[in-house]
Amino acid sequence: MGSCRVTVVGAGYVGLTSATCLARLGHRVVCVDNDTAKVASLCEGRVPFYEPDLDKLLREGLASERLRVTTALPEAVRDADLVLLCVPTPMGDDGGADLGAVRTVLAKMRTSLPSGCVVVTKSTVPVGTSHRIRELLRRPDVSVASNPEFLREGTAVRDFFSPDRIVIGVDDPHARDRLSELYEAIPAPRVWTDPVSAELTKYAANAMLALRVSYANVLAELCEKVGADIRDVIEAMGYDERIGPAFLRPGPGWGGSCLPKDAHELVRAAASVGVDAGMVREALAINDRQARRVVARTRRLATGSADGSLRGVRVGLLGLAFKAGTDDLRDSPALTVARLLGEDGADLTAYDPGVRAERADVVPAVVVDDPYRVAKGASVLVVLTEWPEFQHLDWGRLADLMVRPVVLDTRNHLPADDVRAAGLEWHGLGIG
Ligand SMILES: NC(=O)C1=CN([C@@H]2O[C@H](COP(=O)(O)OP(=O)(O)OC[C@H]3O[C@@H](n4cnc5c(N)ncnc54)[C@H](O)[C@@H]3O)[C@@H](O)[C@H]2O)C=CC1
Ligand SMILES: O=C(O)[C@H]1O[C@H](OP(=O)(O)OP(=O)(O)OC[C@H]2O[C@@H](n3ccc(=O)[nH]c3=O)[C@H](O)[C@@H]2O)[C@H](O)[C@@H](O)[C@@H]1O
Repeated sequence: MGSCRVTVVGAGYVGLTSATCLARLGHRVVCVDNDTAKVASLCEGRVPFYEPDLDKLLREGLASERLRVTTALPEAVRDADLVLLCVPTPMGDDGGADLGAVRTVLAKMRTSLPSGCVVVTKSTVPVGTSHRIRELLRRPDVSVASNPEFLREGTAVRDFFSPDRIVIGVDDPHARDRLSELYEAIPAPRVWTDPVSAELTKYAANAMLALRVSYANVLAELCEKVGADIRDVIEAMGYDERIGPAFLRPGPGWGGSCLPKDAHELVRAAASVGVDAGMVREALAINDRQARRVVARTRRLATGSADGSLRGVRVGLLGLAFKAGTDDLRDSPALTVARLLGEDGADLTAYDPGVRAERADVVPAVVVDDPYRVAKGASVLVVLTEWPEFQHLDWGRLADLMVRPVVLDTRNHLPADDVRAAGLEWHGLGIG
């Protein structure tokens, strides 16, 4: 059983997952957030966002008293052996990461940190931030470490307990001992390194994933032009152990709260030291183009012409989240596609199993709670998120409700033969 006293700052996907999982491992954890409504909900055992298994772990942690949730910073750090920073680092105006929340937290807790405590960044922070944190803290009796997080939304708890690796950047033995103890129970390869290398690893990994998906999207475009089938091309490539099958599925673009912002930050950071990360810039450009490509295909399918007008044409959207298994809409390519279709005058209705209510603040479409309502009067249905339930829809019923029974499946996710057999015209991406 773990025996560290841990304070986690930020109760989002990374912070709440870390806090609840570390409590499960036996550590005594205080989780702090400055969002009072969120903390109130968490204290009652309710997670205000969707992430599998988190509710259960939260309730278990609270009941065992190994987990406490509070808004009280700096009190929450007074007895901590380790403080894990899990606050947001969104994209700032210059494309780089905005460290405002990190700075605020450091300023609040600086004088309250106990001597010997280790401040650990789990948030994704620009290369060199550990040095900067040390300067801001001005506490030589406190250690600073980098421990980037690699979990994915939708599988956060599983990823926490069974990560591919744990990367820890430290430059003093005390911090190393504390972090060894923290993760003792997790069976995964450890990469012990310096903080700068740990920070860079996070950006390097996310940008690599982005590069792969952009490559798949370019290949899909090429397949359409030459009459090839991307599904076969990817399968055949994936058997090569040097390549592997992961992150090669074409789609409406890669999104979410991290891949885009981290790719931008890598480009910015490289440029600031005279290195041209041109291939990452190109992956970003391909990603922008991808949403526009989906819109162009939609226009052709809905109107029968590449420059037909979408004004007043009803388009049904299946999926809004940036990927299946989450209700997270941050930087979702589905929303980019929706916005572009809306600008062209399309009349948009959308359904997403994770987004049941109207979100007029971010979703430029009427959100309904039934996929069949999306089909009603539509000239084309566009599948934008690969929710498993979409594979089991009643295609005949959908076809009957539509003006033109056409589906654009941007994830190549539906059982194409069944859909066609039910009388719908099915179009995928990268299938020439
Ligand atoms: N979402 C993900 O899958 C992953 C995110 N990351 C990184 O982890 C960091 C956090 O990301 P998420 O957990 O997604 O963010 P999030 O937005 O879900 O959660 C952040 C939490 O921090 C709280 N917060 C903001 N300012 C605060 C302050 N001054 N004091 C106390 N609490 C404060 C917010 O209220 C929010 O609850 C980011 O740097 C992100 O790049 C890393 C790996 C995976
Ligand atoms: O730093 C982070 O926040 C996290 O970012 C990603 O995790 P996540 O944002 O949850 O989403 P992914 O599963 O990576 O998917 C990202 C985007 O790529 C798209 N994608 C993914 C794979 C693929 O083959 N094709 C494809 O279009 C997804 O639909 C989604 O829009 C990384 O996978 C995590 O390792 C990392 O910790």
